[in-house]
Amino acid sequence: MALRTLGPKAAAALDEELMSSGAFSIDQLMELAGLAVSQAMYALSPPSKTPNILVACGPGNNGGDGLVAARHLFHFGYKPTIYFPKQTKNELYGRLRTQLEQLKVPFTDDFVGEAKRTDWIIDAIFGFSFSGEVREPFPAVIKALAESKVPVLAVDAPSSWNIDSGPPDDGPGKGYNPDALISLTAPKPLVKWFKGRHFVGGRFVGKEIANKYEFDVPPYKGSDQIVEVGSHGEKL
Ligand SMILES: NC(=O)C1=CN([C@@H]2O[C@H](COP(=O)(O)OP(=O)(O)OC[C@H]3O[C@@H](n4cnc5c(N)ncnc54)[C@H](O)[C@@H]3O)[C@@H](O)[C@H]2O)[C@@H](O)CC1
Ligand SMILES: [K+]
Repeated sequence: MALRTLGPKAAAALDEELMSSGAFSIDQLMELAGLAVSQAMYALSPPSKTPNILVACGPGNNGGDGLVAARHLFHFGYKPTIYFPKQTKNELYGRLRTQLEQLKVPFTDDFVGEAKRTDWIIDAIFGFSFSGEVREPFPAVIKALAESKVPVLAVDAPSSWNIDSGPPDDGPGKGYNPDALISLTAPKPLVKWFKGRHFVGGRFVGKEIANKYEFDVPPYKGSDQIVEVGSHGEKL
């Protein structure tokens, strides 16, 4: 039996509820989501084997998860590099950026060049709020992900995939199939088309909320922030 999926509207409503009646701040949720991303990276390949991680961060909360993950990866012993081309005045992202700068984590403008030199890439460009055609400056980045020989871990969704209907038939994301995915809170419907290693993380909801939104809390073990499941969310 596969874990039930959470569509884009339900995922946005859940976020809203967690941050209103749930009394969470966005910082808290993003910190736990980013920590889970960094643990999935460690489970895939430790820093002794693959020290260099290129983290591609988009303009929304998916990108914020990438910035948090990069900080944890640094403390785990990796050498992260950040690509974060579309920075807004959002105060939270400013603080996440400052935290990385103080650790001397480098930022790059050259995603395509850096993507050839790194050991792993984390795709934190778009999550469950992505829709429509990929807009600038991201088409070249998505194309590089689709063509990458370096393995990719996607955060919540392979960027450019439709959250409900999966991989695009054309455009820069055509043929993009990341090696690994970490679904946050619950897998999204697109996992039906996903083929790689799959983790679930974002351990911050109880059974009551999960029942209300009709998804499952995955079987986390001990103090783990992630659990590995099958490509489509089957329990392993
Ligand atoms: N409840 C959870 O599980 C949590 C999820 N978080 C993360 O938050 C993500 C959702 O964040 P957001 O709602 O901020 O949205 P996203 O980060 O998914 O993307 C929204 C941003 O992408 C841009 N965008 C959308 N479509 C585009 C297109 N076609 N071309 C170019 N740009 C486009 C939007 O203008 C916006 O700036 C999740 O996927 C997850 O990664 C965590 O940070 C917090 C808790
Ligand atoms: K993503």
